[in-house]
Amino acid sequence: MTIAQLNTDHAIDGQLKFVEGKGGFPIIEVDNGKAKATISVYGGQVLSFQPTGEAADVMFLSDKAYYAEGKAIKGGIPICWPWFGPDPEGKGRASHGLMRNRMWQVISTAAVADGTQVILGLSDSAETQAIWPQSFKFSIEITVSDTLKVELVTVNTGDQAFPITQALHTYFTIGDIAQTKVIGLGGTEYLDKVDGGKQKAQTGDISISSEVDRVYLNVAPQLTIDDGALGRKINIASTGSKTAIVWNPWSEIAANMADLDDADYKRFVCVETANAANEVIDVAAGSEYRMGAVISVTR
Ligand SMILES: O=P(O)(O)OC[C@H]1O[C@H](O)[C@H](O)[C@@H](O)[C@@H]1O
Repeated sequence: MTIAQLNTDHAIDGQLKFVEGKGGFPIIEVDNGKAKATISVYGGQVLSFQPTGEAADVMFLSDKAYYAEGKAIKGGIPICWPWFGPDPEGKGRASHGLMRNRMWQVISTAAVADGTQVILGLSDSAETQAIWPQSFKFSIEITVSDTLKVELVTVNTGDQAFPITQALHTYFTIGDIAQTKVIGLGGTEYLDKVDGGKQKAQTGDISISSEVDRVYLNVAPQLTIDDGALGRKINIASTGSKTAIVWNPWSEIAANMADLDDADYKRFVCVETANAANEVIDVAAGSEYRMGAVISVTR
C-alpha cells in the first residue's frame, strides 16, 4: 500500500500522518499536543515517544538499526510473539518469534478522548502457518497521550488451544547506565541468563555494571526506571503480565552488534513486559488474551 493511500484512508488532520521512512517502510507520525510518537508499520513497532516538555525521547532507537525485510529494527518496542527468546521447540526458528521482522497492516486510527489511537495487526497466512501452524488474529493497540499505552491482543481463530509467550521488548533511553536503577523487583526471583539460567533472588534495586540478562518471575505490575542523569523516572504499569526481562548487553556484546554503536550500552536499558519462562499462556480456541503496559514519565 502506498503512503498516499495510507494517508487517504487513515490520516487524522493535525494529529497523524504517514511518511516514508528508512528502507521505504511506512512510518506513522503522531503529534497531538500531548506527545510526539513514531510508529513503524513494519514490525508493528513504536520507535519513539516524547511527551510534550520532555527534552529526551523515552524510547531508545539505535542510529545503526536495520530497516530491511526479514530483520528486526533495534530500538523502540520490538514485539516478541508467539514466543519470547529462542525457538521453544528447538527447530531453529527465529528468536523472539514471527512479528518483529515482517510488515503488518494498519487496522485503524482514531482521535480518542485522551489522545490518538493506532491499531496495527497481522493474521495468519500460508507463510506464517508454514512457520507456526496456528490460526490467529494478532494486533497491537497503541494510544499516544501524555502516557503511551500499548496492548498486545492475541485472538485464537482456530479450533484448538495454542500456547504463547510474548514480550514488549522495550528499549528505554537513559542518560547514563551508571546512574540508572530499576526499581520494583527487589525480593523477586529471576533466571540469570548470564549464569546458565540459574534461579536467583533479587536483593534491592537493580544497578547495572556488567552484562545483565534476567527473566524476573511473578513480578508486581509497577516497575520504575530511575534515571539520575536525565533526572526523571520512567514508570511501566503492566496488565496481563507476570514476567519482566531486564537486559543490557554491556560493552563487549554491544561492540559485536553491527546495529548498535559501541557506546550505546550506556544509553539504554530494556525493561520488558512479558509472559515468558514459566508463564506460558494457553489461548483457548475462539478466545482473546491481552497483555499491555502504560508508560509514563515523572520527576
Ligand atoms: O538481539 P535480539 O535478538 O534482539 O535480542 C536481544 C535480547 O532480548 C532479550 O532481552 C533476551 O533476554 C536477550 O537474551 C537478548 O539478547
